[in-house]
Amino acid sequence: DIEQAINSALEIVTIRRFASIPRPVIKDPANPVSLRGALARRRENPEIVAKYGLAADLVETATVLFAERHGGKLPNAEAFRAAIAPYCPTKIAKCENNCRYRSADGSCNNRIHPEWGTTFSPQTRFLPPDYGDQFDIGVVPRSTSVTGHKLPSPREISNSVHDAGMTAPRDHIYNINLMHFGLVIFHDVISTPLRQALARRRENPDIVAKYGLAADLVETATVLFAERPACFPFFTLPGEFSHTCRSFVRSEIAPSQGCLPGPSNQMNQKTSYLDLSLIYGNSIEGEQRFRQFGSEGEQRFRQFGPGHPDSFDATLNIFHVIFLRENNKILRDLKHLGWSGDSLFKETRNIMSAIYQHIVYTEYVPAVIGQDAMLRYGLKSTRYGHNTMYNPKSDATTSNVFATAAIRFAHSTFDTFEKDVIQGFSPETFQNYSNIVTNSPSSSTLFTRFQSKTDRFMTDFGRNKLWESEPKNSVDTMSFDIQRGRDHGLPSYNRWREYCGLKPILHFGKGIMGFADHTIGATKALSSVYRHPDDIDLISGAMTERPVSGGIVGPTFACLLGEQFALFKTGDRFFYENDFYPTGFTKGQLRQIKKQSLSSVMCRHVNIPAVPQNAFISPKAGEPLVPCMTFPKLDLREWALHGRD
Ligand code: HEM
Ligand SMILES: [Ca+2]
Repeated sequence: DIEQAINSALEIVTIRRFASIPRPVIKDPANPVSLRGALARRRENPEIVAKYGLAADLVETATVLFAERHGGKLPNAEAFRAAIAPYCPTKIAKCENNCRYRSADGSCNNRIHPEWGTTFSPQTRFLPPDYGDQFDIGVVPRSTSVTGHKLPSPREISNSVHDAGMTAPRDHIYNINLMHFGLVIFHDVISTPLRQALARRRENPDIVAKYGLAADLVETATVLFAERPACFPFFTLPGEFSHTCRSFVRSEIAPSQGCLPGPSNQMNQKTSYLDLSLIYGNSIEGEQRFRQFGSEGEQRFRQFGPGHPDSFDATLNIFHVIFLRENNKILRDLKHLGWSGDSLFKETRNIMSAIYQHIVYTEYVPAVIGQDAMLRYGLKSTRYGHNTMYNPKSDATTSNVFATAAIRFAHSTFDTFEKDVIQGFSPETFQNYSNIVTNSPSSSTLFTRFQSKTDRFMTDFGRNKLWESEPKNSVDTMSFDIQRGRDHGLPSYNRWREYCGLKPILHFGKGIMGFADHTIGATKALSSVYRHPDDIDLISGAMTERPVSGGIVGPTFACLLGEQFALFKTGDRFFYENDFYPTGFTKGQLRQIKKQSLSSVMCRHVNIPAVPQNAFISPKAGEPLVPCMTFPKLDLREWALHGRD
């Protein structure tokens, strides 16, 4: 029976994968989806994404076929695993026993589960998914209200709850560095590819012939678009955008280790660990490309841009430029100390990742979730010395709810300033970043300019003008965030409140069992668009909460961010504070790393005489300016004494 289900699924999936989202639709410059396509483009290994996606689709389809024939029962896991084995990609070869350094793709970080946190993993779940299909497998996204009606259109929610008008409130403390550093973390730990056709008709005439697909397949794309499981369009009011029907492509899914049957989980094409894989690559090939070209990184970008097959995976970002410069500096210094070859590169990455993790846990996360949550989730780094919190049972794989909702709180913090720097992924844009970083007048803006306040509001730019290719042809980030949550089957806001130990909201009032964490304005906005409190999408419910004390997000996101950052720490055998031999740092080395801060790093590479003590706080908010000369240099002498090669 299982074999029968798998065979039928194989046939369905091959046709569907071939036919879904023909490339012309993705490439069409007039279609905003093409631009989202640029964001979620398949990065270092598009063939592997396709292979894993196909396998996951096969698992999903076979699971559903079996469940339909067996009154909703799922197939036996072991029997299913055996039957699907010929189609299930295996990932991990063998782990070296005494490897001192991280692997390029995150494998072997956890010794018992070497696949945890690796590139192409399925995103993990803190709560089981709530999809729209009968068996909660994922064939249909979450789309129905508990009242039986359809859920409101994401654009309707965006309009009622998240519209800031022309100017969104500004933060009074945090500058735009905070938003930009968040982007680094985001691109380090998550990238969800979109579903895509396996091959073009022209390139694959055999498949066309075999399955008798219509020759005008590509031309009929628009008709097929709405019918396929890859598509999940939503509607906007007439006049708002050029089309009332907004195309939306669902995320790619990934199989579990062994392709076990069960609900679908979306793919992550990054390593989950905080290992700066956005710079160094997420695969052996990606890392090799970096090593080949990395030292000339900046010039390389200018020449080719990050999209070029010759350039490594990149995020255009102010900090990308700064980190490349810091990488090259450490590389030079270690070389002087006698390091060479493989260990020169690997130790440089090791030090870079350590400084970066130190900034994440002592500067970024506390600013976002506040000191209480830092304590509650065990996130505080110690001032001096080691602090081993590693737990081999912690799975650091980036979770679905973190990527699809919690860390996207930051979508409320960007502003029109970004217009100049994110319009595309081109060498010119990179040049722009490079100039901003280097030239004093604009680099001081990084520190002084307040970011948009973290609240329920998104700027006009983010909600109405993003990637505008022609008038009214643009993306509403908020609508996409809401729709993406439904695509991924994220349970509704109330379920996450329960998960976090907060009381679910039972009615649209303020009083007991009502909206305790929301302002009256937010409560009104939510009740004007949702039929029932149980329908509220997580991102909308959480972004409307009042911030926790000392943080910028509300209690639900503080909890979900806190849990994920705890896993990034306790689930990383190479976490910078771990006292492990031979992978950890010595006490002396750690002392040097812990003297560093984002401001000290920025001082080394930004042409500016003084910076705020805390790089995320604007001097206009009273943060003292400190002359760059007084920040501790990165002293690598400890690496000479204890150099291991
Ligand atoms: C420069 C300003 C930014 C713009 C214009 C922007 C816009 C977008 C858009 C349009 C999407 C796709 C939505 C979807 O289809 O699901 C997206 C995804 C995402 N954004 Fe942003 N964003 C910005 C900054 C940030 C920041 C600062 C963070 C985090 C601190 C962040 C985190 C994310 C995450 C995690 C995703 C999902 C990525 C994936 O799973 O592949 N974004 N963003
Ligand atoms: Ca990573």
